[in-house]
Amino acid sequence: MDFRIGQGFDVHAFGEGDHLMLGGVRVAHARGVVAHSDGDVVVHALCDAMLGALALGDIGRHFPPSDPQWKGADSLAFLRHCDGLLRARGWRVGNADLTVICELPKLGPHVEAMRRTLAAALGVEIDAVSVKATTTERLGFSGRGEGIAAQAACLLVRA
Ligand SMILES: Nc1ccn([C@@H]2O[C@H](COP(=O)(O)O)[C@@H](O)[C@H]2O)c(=O)n1
Ligand SMILES: C[C@@]1(CO)OP(=O)(O)OP(=O)(O)OC[C@H]1O
Repeated sequence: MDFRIGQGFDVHAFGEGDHLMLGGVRVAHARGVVAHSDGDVVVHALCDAMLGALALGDIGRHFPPSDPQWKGADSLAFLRHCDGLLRARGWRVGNADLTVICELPKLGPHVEAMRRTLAAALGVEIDAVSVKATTTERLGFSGRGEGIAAQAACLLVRA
């Protein structure tokens, strides 16, 4: 088999703070998120997609929220670890497509930095990483500004 596919989804509630970590990029915002780690929904969704592609469980299995060593952790470290798991099995990310779901902040100005950061962490070309943003037209928890979500799809190819 030459390809594997995975998908991931993550949500964090907004809480105290003045910035969000999204795709490894610090984005100024009137709120932070409630999370055990740095709460980077984009990276968490991508990790789950990568793990899912090889049926390796999910991010919480590899980095349990009950484990104090992950408190405040840089989620890019999770991503590098997941990439290492894939590469140890002979796979790498062929491409990944990410959607961030929030009313605010507006993410257009940050998309290229996220693509660059994620591609560097995965050791792939920037063209292999897509980051998109959408609102939910003010509907639901995201529309009410209660939190932020991200979806990820990724294809693995032979390294
Ligand atoms: N947080 C966001 C949400 C959306 N965008 C950009 O706006 C476009 C329109 O959003 P709709 O939800 O009305 O479809 C979207 O395609 C994004 O380009 C954004 O930058 N940040
Ligand atoms: C990332 C981990 C790390 O403990 O905790 P959180 O930052 O709370 O994020 P979540 O998306 O709930 O994933 C579970 C955990 O693996």
